[in-house]
Amino acid sequence: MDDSLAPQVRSILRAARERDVTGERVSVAPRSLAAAFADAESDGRVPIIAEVKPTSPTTEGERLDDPVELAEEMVAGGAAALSVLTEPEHFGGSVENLERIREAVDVPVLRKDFLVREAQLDAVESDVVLLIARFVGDDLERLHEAARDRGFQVLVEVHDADELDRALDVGAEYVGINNRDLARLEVDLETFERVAPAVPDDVTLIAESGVSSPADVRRMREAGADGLLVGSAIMAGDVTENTEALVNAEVVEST
Ligand SMILES: O=C(O)c1ccccc1NCC(=O)[C@H](O)[C@H](O)COP(=O)(O)O
Repeated sequence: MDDSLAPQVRSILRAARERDVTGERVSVAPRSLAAAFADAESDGRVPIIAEVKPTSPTTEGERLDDPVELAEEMVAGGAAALSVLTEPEHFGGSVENLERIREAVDVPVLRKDFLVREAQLDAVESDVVLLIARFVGDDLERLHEAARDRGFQVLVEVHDADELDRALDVGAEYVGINNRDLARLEVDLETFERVAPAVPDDVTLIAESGVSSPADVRRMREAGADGLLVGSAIMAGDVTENTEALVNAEVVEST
């Protein structure tokens, strides 16, 4: 176990390693995340992946609303795609939530979890899966290939230049730069600004974590984000209004 990780993150990783999965190998026909981003751009929406995140180690309390209703409200607010937590112990998520949400909406759905073993890919179908470079270590290439073989689009999450190099080495088409430091759990939007310039243009680049206002959205877009993944700021209060505010961050008010 990596001792530099925050205790909460070590606990997440321990739980991920212990989580058993049984089930058939999945084969998915994914909804294209790149096409969903292009659709959003073509009608003036910032491509936002809105996250159904009932709770987290850095959130007080838990949002107990029906996750399907929350997801539908996010789509009504203009979200290009959704991210659904399936991690049960620290985030209040479940694979059942993801299954129900994916059935209820038409947009691509990212499975947000802390996958460390190939069998865990088969727990549920989604359009995109997340692989966190720091968590999977030397298994990144093998897991990336295993996910692609099943039909998933893969979002490889990185936090620094070395992890970005590893993501590009395995041929990642979607890269997420996480502004949350997993060692201290602090969020700093400069992380994205520092790492993004080295990302090639043909990679779809996503800014993750810590985006809380339209000004933050504009800041990440100016630094090169094709899309943004936003959880806490959308989950706090009216999720449709919160999503709308971020999606319309680049709409210029006419006087
Ligand atoms: O969100 C947390 O508290 C957290 C703690 C430890 C590891 C991961 C964590 N979050 C996972 C995520 O990637 C975020 O849910 C996602 O990027 C959205 O972030 P935010 O918009 O800041 O809620």
